[in-house]
Amino acid sequence: MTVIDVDGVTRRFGEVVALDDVSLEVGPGELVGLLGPNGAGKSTLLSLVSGQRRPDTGRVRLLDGDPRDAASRIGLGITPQETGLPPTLRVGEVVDFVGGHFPDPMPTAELLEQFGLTDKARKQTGSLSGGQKRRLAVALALVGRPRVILLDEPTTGLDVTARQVLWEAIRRYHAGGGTVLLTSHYLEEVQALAERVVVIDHGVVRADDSLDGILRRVGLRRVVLRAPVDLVDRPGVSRGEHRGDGTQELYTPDADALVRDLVTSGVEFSDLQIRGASLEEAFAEMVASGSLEGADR
Ligand SMILES: Nc1ncnc2c1ncn2[C@@H]1O[C@H](COP(=O)(O)OP(=O)(O)OP(=O)(O)O)[C@@H](O)[C@H]1O
Repeated sequence: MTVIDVDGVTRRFGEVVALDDVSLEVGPGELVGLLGPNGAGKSTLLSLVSGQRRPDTGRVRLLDGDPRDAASRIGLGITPQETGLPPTLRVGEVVDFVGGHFPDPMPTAELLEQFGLTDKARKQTGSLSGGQKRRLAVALALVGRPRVILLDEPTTGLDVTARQVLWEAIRRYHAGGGTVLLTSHYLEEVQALAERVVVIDHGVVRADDSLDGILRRVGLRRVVLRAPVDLVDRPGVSRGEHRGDGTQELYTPDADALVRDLVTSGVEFSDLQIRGASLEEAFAEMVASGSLEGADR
Protein backbone atom coordinates (compact mmCIF):
# COMPACT_ATOMS: atom_id res chain seq x y z
CA MET A 1 0.00 0.00 0.00
CA THR A 2 1.14 3.54 -0.67
CA VAL A 3 0.29 6.03 2.03
CA ILE A 4 0.90 9.10 -0.12
CA ASP A 5 0.91 8.87 -3.89
CA VAL A 6 1.44 12.05 -5.88
CA ASP A 7 1.60 11.38 -9.58
CA GLY A 8 2.57 13.96 -12.19
CA VAL A 9 0.98 16.84 -10.33
CA THR A 10 1.00 20.43 -11.54
CA ARG A 11 -0.56 23.31 -9.58
CA ARG A 12 -0.58 26.94 -10.66
CA PHE A 13 -1.59 30.12 -8.90
CA GLY A 14 -2.22 32.51 -11.80
CA GLU A 15 1.12 32.88 -13.54
CA VAL A 16 3.05 31.11 -10.78
CA VAL A 17 3.70 27.40 -11.29
CA ALA A 18 3.87 26.29 -7.65
CA LEU A 19 4.30 22.59 -8.55
CA ASP A 20 5.51 21.42 -11.92
CA ASP A 21 4.92 17.73 -12.73
CA VAL A 22 5.74 16.50 -9.23
CA SER A 23 5.64 12.80 -8.37
CA LEU A 24 6.23 11.39 -4.91
CA GLU A 25 5.37 8.11 -3.25
CA VAL A 26 5.59 7.59 0.48
CA GLY A 27 5.14 4.09 1.88
CA PRO A 28 3.92 2.94 5.31
CA GLY A 29 6.25 3.82 8.18
CA GLU A 30 8.49 6.13 6.16
CA LEU A 31 9.71 9.40 7.67
CA VAL A 32 10.35 11.77 4.78
CA GLY A 33 11.78 15.28 5.00
CA LEU A 34 10.73 17.74 2.33
CA LEU A 35 13.40 20.39 1.96
CA GLY A 36 13.48 23.53 -0.11
CA PRO A 37 13.86 27.29 0.01
CA ASN A 38 10.97 29.75 0.52
CA GLY A 39 8.37 29.48 -2.20
CA ALA A 40 9.63 26.09 -3.42
CA GLY A 41 6.15 24.58 -3.32
CA LYS A 42 6.32 22.56 -0.09
CA SER A 43 3.15 23.91 1.53
CA THR A 44 1.28 23.63 -1.75
CA LEU A 45 2.25 19.97 -1.97
CA LEU A 46 1.01 19.34 1.57
CA SER A 47 -2.27 21.12 0.81
CA LEU A 48 -2.85 18.76 -2.13
CA VAL A 49 -2.01 15.67 -0.08
CA SER A 50 -4.41 16.79 2.66
CA GLY A 51 -7.20 17.45 0.18
CA GLN A 52 -7.36 21.19 0.88
CA ARG A 53 -6.57 21.92 -2.75
CA ARG A 54 -6.92 20.03 -6.01
CA PRO A 55 -4.14 19.66 -8.55
CA ASP A 56 -4.64 21.29 -11.97
CA THR A 57 -3.32 18.12 -13.58
CA GLY A 58 -2.09 14.81 -12.19
CA ARG A 59 -3.44 12.68 -9.38
CA VAL A 60 -3.08 12.61 -5.60
CA ARG A 61 -3.99 9.59 -3.43
CA LEU A 62 -3.98 9.43 0.34
CA LEU A 63 -4.21 6.04 2.09
CA ASP A 64 -5.41 4.55 -1.19
CA GLY A 65 -8.31 6.99 -1.39
CA ASP A 66 -9.14 10.48 -2.58
CA PRO A 67 -7.75 13.02 -0.08
CA ARG A 68 -10.92 15.07 -0.53
CA ASP A 69 -12.99 12.23 1.00
CA ALA A 70 -13.42 12.46 4.75
CA ALA A 71 -12.98 8.66 4.86
CA SER A 72 -9.34 9.05 3.68
CA ARG A 73 -8.65 12.01 5.95
CA ILE A 74 -9.75 10.18 9.09
CA GLY A 75 -6.31 8.52 8.98
CA LEU A 76 -4.50 11.85 8.56
CA GLY A 77 -3.07 14.25 11.12
CA ILE A 78 -1.83 17.65 10.03
CA THR A 79 -0.04 20.65 11.51
CA PRO A 80 -0.08 23.58 9.09
CA GLN A 81 2.54 26.34 9.17
CA GLU A 82 0.20 28.53 11.18
CA THR A 83 -2.51 27.28 13.50
CA GLY A 84 -5.20 29.52 14.91
CA LEU A 85 -6.12 28.23 18.37
CA PRO A 86 -9.31 29.53 20.01
CA PRO A 87 -7.71 31.83 22.61
CA THR A 88 -10.31 31.45 25.36
CA LEU A 89 -10.50 27.64 25.28
CA ARG A 90 -8.32 25.74 27.71
CA VAL A 91 -5.55 23.50 26.37
CA GLY A 92 -7.31 20.34 27.58
CA GLU A 93 -10.59 21.47 26.04
CA VAL A 94 -9.01 22.02 22.63
CA VAL A 95 -7.49 18.52 22.71
CA ASP A 96 -10.85 17.03 23.79
CA PHE A 97 -12.66 18.95 21.05
CA VAL A 98 -10.35 17.83 18.24
CA GLY A 99 -10.16 14.27 19.62
CA GLY A 100 -13.95 14.15 19.61
CA HIS A 101 -13.89 14.04 15.80
CA PHE A 102 -12.04 10.70 15.76
CA PRO A 103 -13.23 7.19 16.63
CA ASP A 104 -10.39 6.28 19.01
CA PRO A 105 -8.64 9.44 20.24
CA MET A 106 -5.59 9.40 22.48
CA PRO A 107 -6.37 10.19 26.12
CA THR A 108 -5.84 13.93 26.58
CA ALA A 109 -3.62 13.52 29.64
CA GLU A 110 -1.31 11.08 27.82
CA LEU A 111 -0.98 13.38 24.82
CA LEU A 112 -0.26 16.47 26.93
CA GLU A 113 2.33 14.50 28.89
CA GLN A 114 4.14 13.53 25.68
CA PHE A 115 4.32 17.15 24.62
CA GLY A 116 5.37 18.53 27.99
CA LEU A 117 2.08 20.39 28.38
CA THR A 118 0.59 18.62 31.40
CA ASP A 119 0.83 21.69 33.64
CA LYS A 120 -0.87 23.81 30.96
CA ALA A 121 -4.00 21.65 30.64
CA ARG A 122 -6.20 24.18 32.42
CA LYS A 123 -4.63 27.30 30.86
CA GLN A 124 -6.38 29.19 28.09
CA THR A 125 -4.49 28.76 24.81
CA GLY A 126 -4.26 32.56 24.49
CA SER A 127 -1.90 32.57 27.48
CA LEU A 128 0.58 30.08 25.98
CA SER A 129 4.00 31.09 24.65
CA GLY A 130 4.74 30.69 20.95
CA GLY A 131 6.63 27.46 21.62
CA GLN A 132 3.85 26.01 23.76
CA LYS A 133 1.27 26.84 21.07
CA ARG A 134 3.40 25.11 18.50
CA ARG A 135 3.70 21.99 20.66
CA LEU A 136 -0.06 21.96 21.11
CA ALA A 137 -0.56 22.35 17.35
CA VAL A 138 1.61 19.30 16.67
CA ALA A 139 -0.06 17.36 19.49
CA LEU A 140 -3.42 17.99 17.80
CA ALA A 141 -2.12 16.26 14.66
CA LEU A 142 -1.65 13.08 16.72
CA VAL A 143 -4.80 13.05 18.83
CA GLY A 144 -6.80 10.88 16.39
CA ARG A 145 -4.04 8.19 16.23
CA PRO A 146 -3.51 8.92 12.52
CA ARG A 147 -1.67 6.55 10.18
CA VAL A 148 0.10 9.48 8.54
CA ILE A 149 0.97 13.00 9.64
CA LEU A 150 1.91 16.06 7.61
CA LEU A 151 3.95 18.64 9.51
CA ASP A 152 4.69 22.00 7.87
CA GLU A 153 7.83 23.41 9.49
CA PRO A 154 7.00 21.95 12.90
CA THR A 155 9.78 23.66 14.85
CA THR A 156 10.43 26.94 13.06
CA GLY A 157 10.99 29.66 15.66
CA LEU A 158 11.24 27.27 18.64
CA ASP A 159 14.04 27.21 21.19
CA VAL A 160 16.29 24.18 21.58
CA THR A 161 14.31 22.56 24.41
CA ALA A 162 10.93 22.91 22.72
CA ARG A 163 12.43 21.57 19.50
CA GLN A 164 13.79 18.49 21.31
CA VAL A 165 10.40 17.78 22.88
CA LEU A 166 8.78 17.89 19.46
CA TRP A 167 11.47 15.76 17.84
CA GLU A 168 11.00 13.14 20.56
CA ALA A 169 7.24 13.09 20.01
CA ILE A 170 7.68 12.75 16.24
CA ARG A 171 10.20 9.92 16.73
CA ARG A 172 7.85 8.13 19.12
CA TYR A 173 5.01 8.36 16.64
CA HIS A 174 7.25 7.05 13.87
CA ALA A 175 8.63 4.23 16.06
CA GLY A 176 5.02 3.11 16.57
CA GLY A 177 4.70 2.61 12.80
CA GLY A 178 3.39 6.06 11.82
CA THR A 179 4.22 7.65 8.47
CA VAL A 180 5.55 11.22 8.50
CA LEU A 181 6.01 13.82 5.78
CA LEU A 182 7.50 17.01 7.20
CA THR A 183 8.81 20.18 5.63
CA SER A 184 11.70 22.15 7.01
CA HIS A 185 14.22 24.82 6.16
CA TYR A 186 16.62 23.22 8.59
CA LEU A 187 19.00 20.55 7.37
CA GLU A 188 19.68 19.89 11.04
CA GLU A 189 16.03 19.04 11.66
CA VAL A 190 15.78 16.76 8.67
CA GLN A 191 19.08 15.16 9.67
CA ALA A 192 17.76 14.50 13.18
CA LEU A 193 14.53 12.90 11.99
CA ALA A 194 14.26 11.83 8.39
CA GLU A 195 15.44 8.66 6.67
CA ARG A 196 14.61 9.93 3.24
CA VAL A 197 14.93 13.44 1.89
CA VAL A 198 13.12 15.04 -1.00
CA VAL A 199 14.56 18.34 -2.21
CA ILE A 200 12.13 20.61 -4.02
CA ASP A 201 12.86 23.92 -5.71
CA HIS A 202 10.75 26.10 -8.00
CA GLY A 203 8.04 23.46 -7.91
CA VAL A 204 10.32 20.70 -9.19
CA VAL A 205 11.64 17.66 -7.28
CA ARG A 206 15.41 18.06 -7.56
CA ALA A 207 16.52 15.11 -5.47
CA ASP A 208 14.92 12.16 -3.73
CA ASP A 209 17.40 10.08 -1.82
CA SER A 210 18.29 8.50 1.53
CA LEU A 211 19.50 10.93 4.18
CA ASP A 212 23.03 9.58 3.78
CA GLY A 213 22.87 10.06 0.04
CA ILE A 214 21.81 13.69 0.40
CA LEU A 215 24.39 14.39 3.10
CA ARG A 216 27.14 13.05 0.89
CA ARG A 217 26.08 15.53 -1.75
CA VAL A 218 25.87 18.42 0.70
CA GLY A 219 28.92 17.38 2.73
CA LEU A 220 30.69 20.64 1.99
CA ARG A 221 32.55 22.60 4.64
CA ARG A 222 32.82 26.35 4.72
CA VAL A 223 36.28 27.70 5.55
CA VAL A 224 36.81 31.40 6.22
CA LEU A 225 40.31 32.80 6.74
CA ARG A 226 42.61 35.71 6.08
CA ALA A 227 45.60 35.00 3.82
CA PRO A 228 48.06 37.07 1.77
CA VAL A 229 47.56 34.88 -1.33
CA ASP A 230 44.52 34.00 -3.41
CA LEU A 231 43.17 30.58 -2.34
CA VAL A 232 39.97 30.51 -4.37
CA ASP A 233 41.51 28.49 -7.22
CA ARG A 234 43.49 26.17 -4.98
CA PRO A 235 43.03 22.38 -5.50
CA GLY A 236 40.40 21.03 -3.10
CA VAL A 237 38.41 24.28 -3.13
CA SER A 238 35.16 23.81 -5.04
CA ARG A 239 34.09 27.45 -4.86
CA GLY A 240 35.14 30.60 -3.06
CA GLU A 241 35.18 34.34 -2.96
CA HIS A 242 36.98 37.36 -1.48
CA ARG A 243 34.78 39.12 1.05
CA GLY A 244 34.57 42.81 1.80
CA ASP A 245 36.24 42.41 5.20
CA GLY A 246 39.46 41.09 3.62
CA THR A 247 38.78 37.41 4.38
CA GLN A 248 38.34 34.62 1.85
CA GLU A 249 35.37 32.26 2.01
CA LEU A 250 36.10 28.81 0.61
CA TYR A 251 33.87 25.74 0.17
CA THR A 252 35.56 22.36 0.24
CA PRO A 253 34.53 18.73 0.69
CA ASP A 254 37.50 18.16 3.06
CA ALA A 255 38.40 21.07 5.36
CA ASP A 256 41.05 19.02 7.21
CA ALA A 257 42.93 18.27 3.99
CA LEU A 258 42.73 21.90 2.89
CA VAL A 259 44.11 23.21 6.18
CA ARG A 260 46.91 20.59 6.20
CA ASP A 261 47.79 21.65 2.65
CA LEU A 262 47.92 25.33 3.66
CA VAL A 263 50.15 24.53 6.65
CA THR A 264 52.60 22.34 4.70
CA SER A 265 52.72 24.92 1.90
CA GLY A 266 53.63 27.62 4.42
CA VAL A 267 50.63 29.85 3.65
CA GLU A 268 50.43 32.37 6.49
CA PHE A 269 46.73 32.36 7.25
CA SER A 270 44.91 33.77 10.28
CA ASP A 271 41.36 34.09 11.71
CA LEU A 272 40.52 30.55 10.58
CA GLN A 273 36.85 29.49 10.95
CA ILE A 274 35.36 26.19 9.76
CA ARG A 275 31.78 25.03 9.84
CA GLY A 276 29.42 22.82 7.90
CA ALA A 277 27.68 24.44 4.98
CA SER A 278 24.11 25.43 5.75
CA LEU A 279 21.32 23.93 3.70
CA GLU A 280 20.97 27.14 1.72
CA GLU A 281 24.68 27.13 0.85
CA ALA A 282 24.72 23.42 0.12
CA PHE A 283 21.60 23.76 -1.94
CA ALA A 284 23.12 26.65 -3.93
CA GLU A 285 26.20 24.51 -4.46
CA MET A 286 24.14 21.56 -5.66
CA VAL A 287 22.30 23.73 -8.16
CA ALA A 288 25.48 25.51 -9.30
CA SER A 289 27.41 22.27 -9.76
CA GLY A 290 24.53 20.59 -11.54
CA SER A 291 24.71 17.66 -9.11
CA LEU A 292 20.96 17.77 -8.78
CA GLU A 293 20.42 17.28 -12.48
CA GLY A 294 18.88 13.92 -13.21
CA ALA A 295 19.06 13.00 -9.53
CA ASP A 296 16.49 10.48 -8.57
CA ARG A 297 15.99 7.51 -6.33
N1 LIG B 1 -2.82 30.99 -2.44
C1 LIG B 1 -1.84 31.38 -3.25
N2 LIG B 1 -2.02 32.34 -4.17
C2 LIG B 1 -1.05 32.72 -5.01
N3 LIG B 1 0.20 32.20 -5.01
C3 LIG B 1 0.46 31.25 -4.13
C4 LIG B 1 -0.53 30.79 -3.19
N4 LIG B 1 0.02 29.81 -2.43
C5 LIG B 1 1.30 29.68 -2.85
N5 LIG B 1 1.56 30.53 -3.86
C6 LIG B 1 2.84 30.65 -4.60
O1 LIG B 1 3.25 29.33 -4.96
C7 LIG B 1 4.65 29.16 -4.78
C8 LIG B 1 4.90 28.02 -3.80
O2 LIG B 1 4.48 28.42 -2.50
P1 LIG B 1 4.51 27.47 -1.24
O3 LIG B 1 3.86 28.19 -0.11
O4 LIG B 1 3.98 26.13 -1.61
O5 LIG B 1 6.07 27.33 -0.98
P2 LIG B 1 6.86 26.77 0.28
O6 LIG B 1 7.93 25.90 -0.26
O7 LIG B 1 5.91 26.16 1.25
O8 LIG B 1 7.48 28.10 0.89
P3 LIG B 1 7.80 28.50 2.42
O9 LIG B 1 9.00 27.71 2.79
O10 LIG B 1 8.09 29.96 2.31
O11 LIG B 1 6.59 28.17 3.22
C9 LIG B 1 5.17 30.50 -4.30
O12 LIG B 1 5.63 31.21 -5.44
C10 LIG B 1 3.94 31.18 -3.72
O13 LIG B 1 4.05 32.58 -3.83
